[in-house]
Amino acid sequence: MTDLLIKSADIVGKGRQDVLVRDGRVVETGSVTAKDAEVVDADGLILLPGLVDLHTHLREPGREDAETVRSGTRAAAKGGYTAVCAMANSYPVADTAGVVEQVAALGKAAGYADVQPIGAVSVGLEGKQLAEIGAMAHSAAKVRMFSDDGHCVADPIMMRRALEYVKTFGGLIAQHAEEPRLTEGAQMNEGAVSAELGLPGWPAVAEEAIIARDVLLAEYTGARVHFCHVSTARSVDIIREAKARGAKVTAEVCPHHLLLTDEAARTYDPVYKVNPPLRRESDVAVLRGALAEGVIDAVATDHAPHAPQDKDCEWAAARPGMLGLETALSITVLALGGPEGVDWDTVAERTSRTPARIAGLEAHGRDPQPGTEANFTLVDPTATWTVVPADLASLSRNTPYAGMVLPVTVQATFLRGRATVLNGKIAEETTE
Ligand SMILES: NC(=O)N[C@@H](CC(=O)O)C(=O)O
Ligand SMILES: [Zn+2]
Ligand SMILES: [Zn+2]
Repeated sequence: MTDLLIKSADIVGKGRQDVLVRDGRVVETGSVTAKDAEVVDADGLILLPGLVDLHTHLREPGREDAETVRSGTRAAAKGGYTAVCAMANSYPVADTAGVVEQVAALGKAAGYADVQPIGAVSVGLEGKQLAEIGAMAHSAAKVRMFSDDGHCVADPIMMRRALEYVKTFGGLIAQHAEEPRLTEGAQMNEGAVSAELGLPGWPAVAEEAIIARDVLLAEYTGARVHFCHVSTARSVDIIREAKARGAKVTAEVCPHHLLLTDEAARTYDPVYKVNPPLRRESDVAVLRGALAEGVIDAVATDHAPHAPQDKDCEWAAARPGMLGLETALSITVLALGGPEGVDWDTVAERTSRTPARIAGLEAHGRDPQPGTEANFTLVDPTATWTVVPADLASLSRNTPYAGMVLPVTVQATFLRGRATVLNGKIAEETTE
């Protein structure tokens, strides 16, 4: 592979520098001249460590009509991601070493982003029997994070046992916090809008009650819990207090919960149906503040592609979930102050460095320094773009941002020095 020279990038915290990459790793930064290197002009562009998604639904195996590992990682690269954690709610469920190894292998073969499988906590996500957590941890996929996402690990003894188990090898449980008895039949956030529309409500307390319980279980067992898609102001309070006491808890927020509210349900357009549901304006404001502050550790997409027949139907019959990978960076920048006001170091922290640390992806979330893997994203902070569903790399079209003009474009994404995206276009050849 020829050397890569990224010229005059604005490197967060360091100012304008060149970055020379050889065999997938940074060899020199500063003012660099190199002959025979492929030069990428990054004048006016910000270089971020490649984005890391803690929460992606790739739908393979089982729902390749909605997304595949290849199409999902192409969407990831387009969004500036170099690594994604693949959720376990596939068909079959990723509850065995065989399935997680298959997902990891498909990611490697596609070559667009590193795919770190998440293992299921319980067999079939059914919450009855622990999955083969040890076998997945010791498999070639080296699973560290386990989640029944799509479902809550509602049974407290199941949660306790899972925490005790993952603690033995430094793993963690990513909890989809939803007390199922409080959300039976729920269609949207429980509040004034659901009352007006006559749709059954999903109360904030269904999330908060599980977060409160699991904070206590994390403290009691000394194990790590990560909270998926935190969506309410009160959840933020509970997490803030837990962290102040030293509990080993981390939390993510999704872009849609940083921008949209339950008012969108008035359209009855199922593109806005998501779990947990879109909340109130006041929740959005608190989530934004908590992300800026770091009480919420990371932005995670919860990229949830759905086939047309699962979305283009009446609200109650539609599956919950929305696309996220290709729009996450733009929405994060909007939520953190817009392209003018945003602090790019905070963006790097919440979208790359911290999620890489939570997932244990040591080669990701690194700023360029001699020796580090060249997993980077080049961003144009002054450009804007219009979201056109048909142009998305995802196989699915369920984006809630169709037609919106968003700030910030991803100009290039490098995975171990190889461009997976260049000049805003996905590379068609990705062999390393
Ligand atoms: N977020 C969603 O609304 N849907 C997710 C499941 C989940 O993240 O809980 C999905 O798999 O479609
Ligand atoms: Zn979930
Ligand atoms: Zn999810």
